[in-house]
Amino acid sequence: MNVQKSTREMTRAAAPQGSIDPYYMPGFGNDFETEALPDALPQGMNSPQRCNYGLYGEQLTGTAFTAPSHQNERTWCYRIRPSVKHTHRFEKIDVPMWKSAPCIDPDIISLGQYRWDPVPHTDTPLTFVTGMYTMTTAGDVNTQVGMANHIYLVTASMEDDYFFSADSEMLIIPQDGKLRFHTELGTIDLAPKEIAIIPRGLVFRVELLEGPARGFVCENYGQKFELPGRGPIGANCMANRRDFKTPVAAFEDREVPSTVTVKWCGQFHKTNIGHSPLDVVAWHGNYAPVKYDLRTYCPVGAILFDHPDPSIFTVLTAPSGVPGTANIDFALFRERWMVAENTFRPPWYHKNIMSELMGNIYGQYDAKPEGFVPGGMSLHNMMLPHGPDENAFEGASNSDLKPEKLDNTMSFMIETRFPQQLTPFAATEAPLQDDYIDCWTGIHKKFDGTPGLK
Ligand SMILES: O=C(O)Cc1cc(O)ccc1O
Ligand SMILES: [Fe+2]
Repeated sequence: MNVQKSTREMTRAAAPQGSIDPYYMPGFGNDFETEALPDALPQGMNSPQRCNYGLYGEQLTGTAFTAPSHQNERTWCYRIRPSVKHTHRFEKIDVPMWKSAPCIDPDIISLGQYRWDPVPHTDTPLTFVTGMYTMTTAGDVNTQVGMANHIYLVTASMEDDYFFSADSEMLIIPQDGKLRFHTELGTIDLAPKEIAIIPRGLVFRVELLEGPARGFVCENYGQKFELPGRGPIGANCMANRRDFKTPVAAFEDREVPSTVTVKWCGQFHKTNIGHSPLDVVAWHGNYAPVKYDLRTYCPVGAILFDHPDPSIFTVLTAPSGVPGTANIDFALFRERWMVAENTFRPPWYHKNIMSELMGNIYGQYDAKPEGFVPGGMSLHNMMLPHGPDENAFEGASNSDLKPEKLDNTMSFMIETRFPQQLTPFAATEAPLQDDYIDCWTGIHKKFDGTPGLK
């Protein structure tokens, strides 16, 4: 395993020590304020005639000005140069493996149950941008509807190369290796069993801390991820707001030839500048990157009988405008106790109007004890039946139903109301398991017209 040292630090606020990590602020969607230099943040107003340190004030909006106030998100940045100095005179570039919806190839059959082994690591130098391999797309990036699912393979740091996506917020789910996201609003370290959300429009670069790194990215073209309503579950459990962490302000005052790449309407564009665009010295607001430790997710489930719908495990949901019908639900199947009596405990057989993409972060998934391995993915598209494989069915139908700890398991599901289209990479180059559907071949007829448990 190749271990790289951090190449450079950003200047960030000194903070008191204790059990609270001084480099992150807790809360989901909070209104934060943070400064890397004392008195850099104006108080009581946003636009003083002149800002301290000669900083430029700038607003970044994540919702329309007039979005309802409980959804309204924006952040005020106080920076060394305004962003307009970072992004101008673009040229189009190719980022060949990163696709956007609609990406429909008439020769590819997306209708089916599909499963992939992990896309292997590579020796080719790939950054978080050039190493983005799209597996599926749904909806339309131009109308801000739908999403795309990617695998990233990272073997190289972005040194003086910066990136932002105007198309999407990015949900990042590492599976192997460690990454450091240097963003305009601060620094996020990310390892497996954690996730991060980088908001639309936020500039960042990704440093490889421990590699090679592999993981999953869900690019959300639509309304932002939020926490699901808990309904009668009440004020606690599932994902708790305080476990989401937003970085404190950190900046680079660095004058070297640099590039900024922008993803905009599914195309990539590059501009050359002479300095780092990560120059926000202080900021306040509620539009910010966030990380979350999946080990803090408190699962709620069946404590007497039956198997609830997987929506019980929703960590984040991105609404589509139709109530209860998400553009994207992100659900987590993590370690938990199985205690249900007289119950078939794994997922039941089903056919779902939503399309389900799954990824394995580590361990074994109860409906698929074999074949669905860490780093691997599966797709059960809109209205495509699926469920436990033969072994899982026979095992769960005949097991002694004592309380059992499902340990060594962490998989996730990206569920969307839109059908997912396979990219050419997913259909032909990625390690697709041709024999996946054979996992149901041995399921046989037990019915013989006579009553009784068979
Ligand atoms: O297909 C899957 O394995 C995901 C899933 C899990 C579950 O517990 C119920 C329904 C469902 O789609
Ligand atoms: Fe399913």
